[in-house]
Amino acid sequence: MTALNVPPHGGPDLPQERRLVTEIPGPRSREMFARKQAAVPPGVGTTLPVFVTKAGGGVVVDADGNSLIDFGSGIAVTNVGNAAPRVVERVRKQVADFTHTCFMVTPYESYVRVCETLNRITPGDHDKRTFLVNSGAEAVENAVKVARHATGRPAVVVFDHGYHGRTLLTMTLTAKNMPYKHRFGPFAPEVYRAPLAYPFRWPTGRERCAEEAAAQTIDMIDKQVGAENVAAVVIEPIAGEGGFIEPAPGFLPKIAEFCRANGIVFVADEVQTGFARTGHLFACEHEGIVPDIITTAKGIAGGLPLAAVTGRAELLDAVHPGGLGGTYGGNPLACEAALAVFETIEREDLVGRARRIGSIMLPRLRALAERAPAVGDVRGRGAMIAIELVRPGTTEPDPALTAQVAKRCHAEGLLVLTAGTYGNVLRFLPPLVIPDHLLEEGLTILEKAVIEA
Ligand SMILES: Cc1ncc(COP(=O)(O)O)c(CNCCCC(=O)O)c1O
Repeated sequence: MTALNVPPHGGPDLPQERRLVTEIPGPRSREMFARKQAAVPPGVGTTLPVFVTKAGGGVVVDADGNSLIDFGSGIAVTNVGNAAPRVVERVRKQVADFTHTCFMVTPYESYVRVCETLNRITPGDHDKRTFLVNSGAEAVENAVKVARHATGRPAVVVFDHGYHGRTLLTMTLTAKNMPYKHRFGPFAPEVYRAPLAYPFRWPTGRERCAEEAAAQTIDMIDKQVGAENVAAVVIEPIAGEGGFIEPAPGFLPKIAEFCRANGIVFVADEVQTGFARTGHLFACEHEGIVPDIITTAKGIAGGLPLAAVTGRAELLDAVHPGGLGGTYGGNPLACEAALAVFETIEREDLVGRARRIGSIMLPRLRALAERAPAVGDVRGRGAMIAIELVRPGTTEPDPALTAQVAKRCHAEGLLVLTAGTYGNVLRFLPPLVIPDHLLEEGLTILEKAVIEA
């Protein structure tokens, strides 16, 4: 058990309990949702229309006074907990000193400290550089810019089930059409898609998945693109929005080796997997992958908008002065939050905490799969866990059942998210500071929802 020696997250007055005082969503949330519908386009979706007033540890509290168990972390963002004490403390001081200068105009030390830390803690002991942007998509866009600039090559290779953002290039890199790409084209040129080593769905079975998927990827590159034309391969060490797919063991090393042998920049997109989420500081560490560039965001700053591009110095330094930037990149509040996150991860051993969460969740979900044949696959690492729901006895995705189970969980005060190319994955991303009793209670709610669905 990894002890947590910080005050209860979200402040001392935030009880770590599930408490339902109305139906979910309650009347105040329903009223606010009506206003949201009148003011915000429906294109901005809502997983659970409860309007949050406070959050911390393993709970979110809504406008009706309900306290819900959080298995979402705002989509893998509040790894250190919502309103984490050290984040609050640093941001509170910073906001009273200065809120923005634009680092390209007049710099400030916290930006440099964040970059120094990322250069040190990301995989690999080579000379690195980091620059800061605002979102995961912006980080991925910039990783591709740097790779193209450094190599002088145009092509980018991505994978089935990949997700990289909602900007034009990152939409192009993303696999799933609906809702991310539909009617937003034409898309960016010179992007090529390869098969992902998806063990649960590999046609010839798990054993041959890594070797065959790598061989097909390399063959696609050789025949359709030409390795000498490829600037970068962009891949998530665990596919996030695509359904928490751990590539078959050995696949990532084979792809990384091919990149190395052909002067292709290997970009690890760790926007969702980074910062202790998977039981390593970065998911690349699981198979000893040292990426040429790593993109990070989400868990980096405890909820403040921040993202980073960290990579080999020779690649990033090759860009001409002024070639990288943006108004808000590395905002001082977000940088202070990031420094608080780095400290919290280390001081609270949140890597160990993520492993403990996985050690609690995986056995219970595997036992559930024994009882419920609709649970086709249980997978994930650390506190990035998922179940894939199928028609019993088949691998046929069951998105309707998935939505039904999620709805039941929500009604019982457990905030869960879905994912997957086929919409049939329930994913679990609890804050790494969630107390064990809430984790266990959430699992009980989930098990009941699956069994009774
Ligand atoms: C691996 C990976 N790369 C890039 C991104 C993009 O990060 P941004 O900060 O959302 O731009 C993500 C964001 N994933 C959540 C998207 C939520 C939604 O928009 O519906 C990711 O997971």
